[in-house]
Amino acid sequence: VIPGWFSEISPMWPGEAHSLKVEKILFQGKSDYQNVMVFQSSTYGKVLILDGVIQLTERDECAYQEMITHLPLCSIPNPKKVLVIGGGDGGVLREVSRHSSVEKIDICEIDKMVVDVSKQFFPDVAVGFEDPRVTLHIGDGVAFLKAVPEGTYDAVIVDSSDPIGPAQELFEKPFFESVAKALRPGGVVSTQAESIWLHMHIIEDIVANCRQIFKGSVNYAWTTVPTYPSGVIGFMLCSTEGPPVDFKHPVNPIDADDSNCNSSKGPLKFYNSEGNAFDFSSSRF
Ligand SMILES: NCCCN[C@H]1CC[C@H](N)CC1
Repeated sequence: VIPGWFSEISPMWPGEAHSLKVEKILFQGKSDYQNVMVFQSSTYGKVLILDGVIQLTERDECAYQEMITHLPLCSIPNPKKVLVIGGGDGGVLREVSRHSSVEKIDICEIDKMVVDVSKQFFPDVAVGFEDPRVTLHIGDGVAFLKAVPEGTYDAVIVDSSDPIGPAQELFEKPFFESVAKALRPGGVVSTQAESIWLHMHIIEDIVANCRQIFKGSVNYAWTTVPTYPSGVIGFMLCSTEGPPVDFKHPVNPIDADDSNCNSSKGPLKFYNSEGNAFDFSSSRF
């Protein structure tokens, strides 16, 4: 290990490790579930680490939070009830709250320390918790979903860490079945679905499970996040049987000028209403 540098060494990506230069360690703690660390990096802003794995950096978190949220929410007309599993840093909540049609946002995060640390060190990410439509449940997402009445949600977003540790069950078939039950007909789910360069076997298993469970459409999308292993992260985008869902052509574009869209959350940085990222033709670049 190089002094003054953090290296993301893990058996989940053997033989490689992304490193970030550390200016100052800001927090170190151990919750009931995992080790939590925050440090100021030299070039990516503040960084959140769980059990030695990079969860987000201030510089590139927008790419992940915006894509995992707007790909599903822009694919169905007028989403009203949304559930977030995981996502304790609040970034997905910030993005969900840009959608004026949404009336209710439930979030179930297992580790309260992640919420508290994000509010203290990442206020521009944790701003999502301030939206009055948000109800925070601290608990296990698997148990939460078992208790949800059938057809409750228009969309479920599973913003998880990796399948080693607290999030392991969120990658298994029974969990996907409980998500399908909690969605209305034609409802959509997006989940954190790892890297095509590192985890093809995990992705193949997830896609096979989703094809059995979600009788609408089953898609895999990806985006670039330089501080995630291999620089790319993917998402499962699935819909239950019902009104067809086309994830490639938004039916519910975000109006980037919508007052609700930008107010306390700051402007969209990565995704745009054409469902692309980094459209340099738009006025914002
Ligand atoms: N909301 C924070 C994102 C959590 N997702 C990450 C995806 C890549 C993983 N190696 C670590 C968690």
